Amino acid sequence: MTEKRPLTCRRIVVKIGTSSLIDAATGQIKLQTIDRLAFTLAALNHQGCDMVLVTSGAIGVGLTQQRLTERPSSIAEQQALAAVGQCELMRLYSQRFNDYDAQIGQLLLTHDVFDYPVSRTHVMDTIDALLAHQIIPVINENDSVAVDELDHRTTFGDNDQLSALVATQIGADLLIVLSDIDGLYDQDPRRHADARRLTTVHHLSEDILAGAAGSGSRLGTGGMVTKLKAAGHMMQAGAQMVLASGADPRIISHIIAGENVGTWFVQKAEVEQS
Ligand SMILES: Nc1ncnc2c1ncn2[C@@H]1O[C@H](COP(=O)(O)OP(=O)(O)O)[C@@H](O)[C@H]1O
Ligand SMILES: N[C@@H](CCC(=O)OP(=O)(O)O)C(=O)O
Repeated sequence: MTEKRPLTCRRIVVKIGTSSLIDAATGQIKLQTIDRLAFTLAALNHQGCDMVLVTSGAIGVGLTQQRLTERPSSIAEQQALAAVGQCELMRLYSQRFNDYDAQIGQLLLTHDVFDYPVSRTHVMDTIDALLAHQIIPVINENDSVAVDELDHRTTFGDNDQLSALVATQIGADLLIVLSDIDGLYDQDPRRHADARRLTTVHHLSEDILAGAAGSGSRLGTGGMVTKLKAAGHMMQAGAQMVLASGADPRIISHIIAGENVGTWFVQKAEVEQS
């Protein structure tokens, strides 16, 4: 069934998680996924949509590069791994986007950028300038720099919330979160075989929050908890979020066409207006 929803292709943020980019069992980078993501974002960019990509994967790609199966425990080792992985991640994106005649620009952000109005304004201006030149901003947390400090918060901790923050700050209409799961379920499907996918969420009820658990894979971090926080942030700002499977990023075109895939987080009023 295809249910049309009110959508315009104006400014869209796409976030892709580590679990969609790297095979947790083999540690292999999913090159076809990166290729299809670049193909889809480039095509939408050519159609005139402002597309922004928030990508995880620096640490996961770093692990693969260094042939490690577990994250090292020390912060310095993890940050070193992110430094290595981020380079390779961007090399892969750069190559693939280039194949589809699209240009990208990298931004590595820390939380304090948003705490200080001057730095926030500069980053937003940079994103606007890139978009004005039809260049796709590719954003990740600056993992090699961000650490938790008592009086100076620099970490987001997860890219779900980073993507929602970026999306609301740049006035995006839609945030698309691509994950290793095809939507929000009433309970964690990895633990409950009878879990049911929810197609639309208008309000983050206690039942929904109670059914959200942490990451189900070796590589993912926030699980559903941080995705719901991101959804809450988007709905509060009057914007929409869709959580969908990142197995084939060409799904983005179906989402933008308003098809009934994944889970849509949208305030009720917006649906009724359509
Ligand atoms: N209620 C729920 N519905 C769907 N997935 C859930 C739920 N609760 C927990 N999860 C888990 O969240 C995982 C996705 O989060 P995560 O592993 O952090 O992925 P990503 O790397 O894409 O951010 C799913 O694979 C699933 O195991
Ligand atoms: N910034 C980190 C990813 C953090 C994160 O939120 O990861 P994920 O849960 O896979 O989206 C990295 O690039 O490895």
